[in-house]
Amino acid sequence: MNAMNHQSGPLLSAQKLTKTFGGITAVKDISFDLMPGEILGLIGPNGAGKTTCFNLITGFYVPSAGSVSYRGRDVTGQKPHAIAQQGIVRSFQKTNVLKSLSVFENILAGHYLEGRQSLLSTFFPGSKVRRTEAALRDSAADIVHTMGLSRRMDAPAYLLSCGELRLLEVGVALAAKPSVLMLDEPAAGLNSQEALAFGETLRKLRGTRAESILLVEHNMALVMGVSDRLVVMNFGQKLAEGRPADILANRDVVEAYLGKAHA
Ligand SMILES: Nc1ncnc2c1ncn2[C@@H]1O[C@H](COP(=O)(O)OP(=O)(O)OP(=O)(O)O)[C@@H](O)[C@H]1O
Repeated sequence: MNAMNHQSGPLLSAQKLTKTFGGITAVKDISFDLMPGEILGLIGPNGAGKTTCFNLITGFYVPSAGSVSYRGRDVTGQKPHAIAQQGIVRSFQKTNVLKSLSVFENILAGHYLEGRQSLLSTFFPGSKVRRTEAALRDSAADIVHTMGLSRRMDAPAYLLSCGELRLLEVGVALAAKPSVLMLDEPAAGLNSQEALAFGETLRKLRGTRAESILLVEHNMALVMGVSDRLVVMNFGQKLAEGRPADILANRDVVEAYLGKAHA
């Protein structure tokens, strides 16, 4: 994990973020804070703008208006690699796993942000490079263990079950040493039992492998169970914000998900 945050303010702050694509406003005036040590769920119906928010925060999109700050510094419009190097690391809805590589090799490859070395030193490795490589391999093995994949360490990723694959995807993100771990639908395709176990793993990562977690997830049992707070989006805007119990009791939220008849 990157240097711990000693400030009392938010670790990450989105302020009045807006993104338009031609005539479509995907995100409008969205503001929320991610506090140190917090798991924050970002939820909303399909097309609400959640992934666009992720893309704005991580530099894949430049906002049409608004700003993003990290540890009190404005990072709006910075390139994705610059954002990631500061400790804001994301997973994608599409897998970041290379199927022909083993579990260990995938996580080792995920260390590229940290373990960069010159081409010259790769061909003529001195003791420093060898030490770095040994440390990266230790770290990769450690992450395999943390994610509960030790038994599958050397298995090629294509042999993994859906649940194991989801764990590996998070493991690859952990290799980049996140302070803010941003997960986009990390439990997609899991059954309810697997999702429950996945939630337990996420809880263990907070404060050990990542300072805070921002989670987009459609599995309500998981996101309600694991999040300290939730931000609910609908049609690109913030509909509600609060603790899971308050969000579950919010009529606007129920209506957004289930329609007026259920609210
Ligand atoms: N690159 C783009 N160009 C045009 N429209 C886009 C683009 N990206 C997103 N949109 C539109 O913005 C809106 C929000 O999309 P977004 O993917 O952020 O929603 P979401 O909440 O993540 O949805 P889901 O839960 O289905 O993943 C949608 O109407 C989508 O079609």
